[in-house]
Formats: sequence, structure tokens, C-alpha cells
Amino acid sequence: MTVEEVLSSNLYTQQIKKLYRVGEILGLQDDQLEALATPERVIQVKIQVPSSNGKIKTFTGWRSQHNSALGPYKGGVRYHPNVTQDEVIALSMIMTWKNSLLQLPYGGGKAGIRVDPKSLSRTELEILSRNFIDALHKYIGSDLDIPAPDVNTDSQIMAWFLDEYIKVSGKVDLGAFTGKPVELGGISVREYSTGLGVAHITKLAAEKFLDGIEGKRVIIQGFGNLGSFTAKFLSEMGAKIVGVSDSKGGVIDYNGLDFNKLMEVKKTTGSVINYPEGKKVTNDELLISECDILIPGALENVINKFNAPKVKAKLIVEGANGPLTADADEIMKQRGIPVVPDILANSGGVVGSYVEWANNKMGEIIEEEEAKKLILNRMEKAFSEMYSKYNKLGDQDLRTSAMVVAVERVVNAMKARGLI
Ligand SMILES: NC(=O)C1=CN([C@@H]2O[C@H](COP(=O)(O)OP(=O)(O)OC[C@H]3O[C@@H](n4cnc5c(N)ncnc54)[C@H](OP(=O)(O)O)[C@@H]3O)[C@@H](O)[C@H]2O)C=CC1
Ligand SMILES: O=C(O)CCC(=O)C(=O)O
Repeated sequence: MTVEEVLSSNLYTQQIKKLYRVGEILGLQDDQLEALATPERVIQVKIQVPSSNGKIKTFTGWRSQHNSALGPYKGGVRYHPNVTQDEVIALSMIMTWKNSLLQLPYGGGKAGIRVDPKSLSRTELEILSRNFIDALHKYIGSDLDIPAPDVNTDSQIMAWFLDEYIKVSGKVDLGAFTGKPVELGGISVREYSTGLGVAHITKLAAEKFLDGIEGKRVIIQGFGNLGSFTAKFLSEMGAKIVGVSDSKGGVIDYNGLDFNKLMEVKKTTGSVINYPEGKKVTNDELLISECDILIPGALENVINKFNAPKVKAKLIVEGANGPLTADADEIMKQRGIPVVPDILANSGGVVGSYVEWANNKMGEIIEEEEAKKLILNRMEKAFSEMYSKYNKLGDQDLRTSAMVVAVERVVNAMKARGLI
């Protein structure tokens, strides 16, 4: 890897570049930008897990609490072998803008543990999760910092987090975590709200930039929580899913991939590459394959200055957080390919979390249909705000437009509090 490649693969560097672009439009000074870019607190913890062979496995985890101007920190917890402190900080900064854009009463936070969860037994995974909360509990709470699921974490892990939190803190604070099982104050919608939101925003964007969603050929990278539910809801809306992938590779079939068959293949064989029809492709090939809509829905920086000129999609919707680098943004802008930014496209997850948290705070239980309506209405409003700003700014892309709205709100709150 060249130095340039290393730099362009640092998500924090990418996010800072994106923030500085917005700073120019909002007329922010360097000291203000520095205050916005710097996390308020980053907690690093050592997590030890005794394994069955008598050895102790040691892992490092982080929680980055980026900005609390608008409320308690909010954001997911990621388990992945490539997690770094910079990545977690960048993801927490993305959460600050996302929560602001959606007008949620939250600041931004994110956590990560550098671990390959697939290499752990279920018992080891539970101990890892509980020990993480033992180390972090002082910094967590429904009015302080509210973690949720992200890559390789789910409702079971949130249940272990909550149980451990109650034990060590002595507080039965159900709203301290979201994405919980329904039995523990979770809401069923949260399981699929991220994918539902991505599909809904894709439909709105297709109506603005293509001629609707019906029959559009869609490629989705990642077939986990976000990717699989996005595929499900887009199929139901009449789009044609022609390509999907996971960590092992992808499959493309221009006759259309059947969602139920994909789920069955993923469940029984562990990977979508075993889908019986179509052509096997690598993830790199998938991203530059022919389609109308591309949804990178796995990891960050996958579309960068090296492959951005080769992308064939007419519309890109960022399912994952940070899948396009700042250079890729520029290239897409020059090529006239709209990119719906992560902070709007995947916000169904955190809006679902907000509904869950608000229910926990009020001791209420919301009906599924009402929760869905709340989430989609909130996202539609943010889409409209982004789109009006986009029209008003004239020569800026969708990300910059959305970020201008989001950053301005945070700046105003910080100014009101005397922080900048
Ligand atoms: N879950 C949520 O509520 C939210 C998630 N997001 C973002 O969405 C993205 C995906 O998260 P989520 O679906 O929850 O995570 P999951 O862990 O459920 O799924 C991740 C998917 O990405 C695949 N993957 C991992 N590495 C690679 C790779 N190198 N190339 C291609 N695919 C890969 C995984 O493959 P395999 O199945 O083989 O492991 C899996 O299919 C992340 O950026 C996350 O931050 C954003 C908002 C909310
Ligand atoms: O549900 C949440 O609180 C946050 C989800 C998340 O991590 C994200 O939106 O990236």
C-alpha cells in the first residue's frame, strides 16, 4: 500500500475532509472546525476472555463520545478484526451529524472491539460482551450514552450488555441500550428498521433522480442486517435485485435474485456465493458491475478514487457508514452520479432506536405499524430538508447539503452553550 492509499483508507481523515468542505460553506473558522472534529472523550479498555484451552485472550475496545451538544451520545457497537480507534472516532462523528439531521435529541457516539467474533465460542462472546460493559458502565446510561447494534452485534448482545449493566451499576435503566429483544423493552421494528429506511430512501431518491424504483436493477454489497432487509423491502417495492455479496464474495444474475432463496442459501451455507444461479464475482467486481442503483452496505472506504471512475450505477445509496471516500465524492459529483449519504440513508436504525428509547423512558409499548410510520415520516422530513438545501446551494452534492443542515444545528447548539 502506498502512503496515499493508507491515508485514504483512514475513515477519520475522510470524515474530516468532508467536514472541512461543509465548514467552507458555513463560514466556520479553523478553531470551530477543530472543536467539531475532536471527540469529547474516547475511552479505551482492555477486555480479557478466558478460553477453554486455559489461555486468556486479550482484546482492545473503544467507545468514542464525539459530541453531546444536542443530547446524550448515541450510536452502535461494532465487533470486527479491523476496528481501530480512528475508525471508532470517525463513526462517532458520523453519528453526531446523523442524529442532528434527523432532529433526534442525541449527540454522537460509537464503540468497537478489535475482535473476529466468528473465532469465538458463544460463551466467549458473552464473556467478551459482559466484560466490555464492566469496563465501560460508568460512561453509559439512558441520559448519558446509549449503545446499540452495529456490525456483528445484535439483540442478544444488547441483552447481555443490559443485564451486565444492571448488575454492575445497580440501575434498572432499560433505555441505556437500544436494539434489545422485545422481552427487555425492545421494539420488533428495530430489527429491520435500518433496511426498511434504506429501501424507503432509495425509493424517494429513485423518484427524484431516475424514473422511479419499479424494475430498477439494484446491487447491494453486504448481506447482514442492513443488506438483507434492504434487499427484502426493495424487492417488495418492485425493484430487481441483481447482485449481492458478503465477506466471501458476491453473485450477480440479471434475471433477478430471489430474496427468499438468497436467505435460505445464506442460512444453510453461510454465504450468498452459493446461490445456485448467476455468476460469482469478487466484491471489487460487484461494485463496478452494471446496475441502476448501487448500495454499498457492508464496510467503509470501498468506493475510492481508484474504482470510483469505473462505477456504472446511475444512483448510489450509502447503506454502510462511510463507504465513499471524499475523493470518490468528488468523482461522482463530476460524473453527475447522485450519492445519497449514509447520515440519511441508514438513519432508520437510529430513528428506530429513538422510538425504543422514548418508549422505555415513558414506560409505553408502541404498535409496530405506528413505529414504522414514525420512523419513515422522520426520514422523509430529513430527505426533504436535504433536498431543499441541495436545490438552494446549487453546486453542491447531496452529502454536503445534508451535512450543512446537520452541522449547522450542532454549531448553533454549541454556540448557545458557549462551547465555540
Ligand atoms: N445494523 C444497523 O442497525 C445499522 C448498520 N449500519 C451500517 O451498515 C453496515 C452494515 O452493518 P450491519 O448490516 O448491521 O452488519 P452485519 O454484521 O449484520 O453485516 C455485515 C455484512 O457485511 C459483510 N461483510 C463484512 N466484510 C465484508 C467485506 N470485506 N466485503 C463485503 N462484505 C463484507 C458481512 O459478511 P458475512 O455475512 O460474510 O459476515 C455481512 O454480510 C455498517 O457500515 C454499519 O455501520 C448503519 C446504521 C444502522
Ligand atoms: O441505533 C443506534 O443507536 C445507532 C445505529 C448505528 O450505529 C448507526 O446508525 O450507524
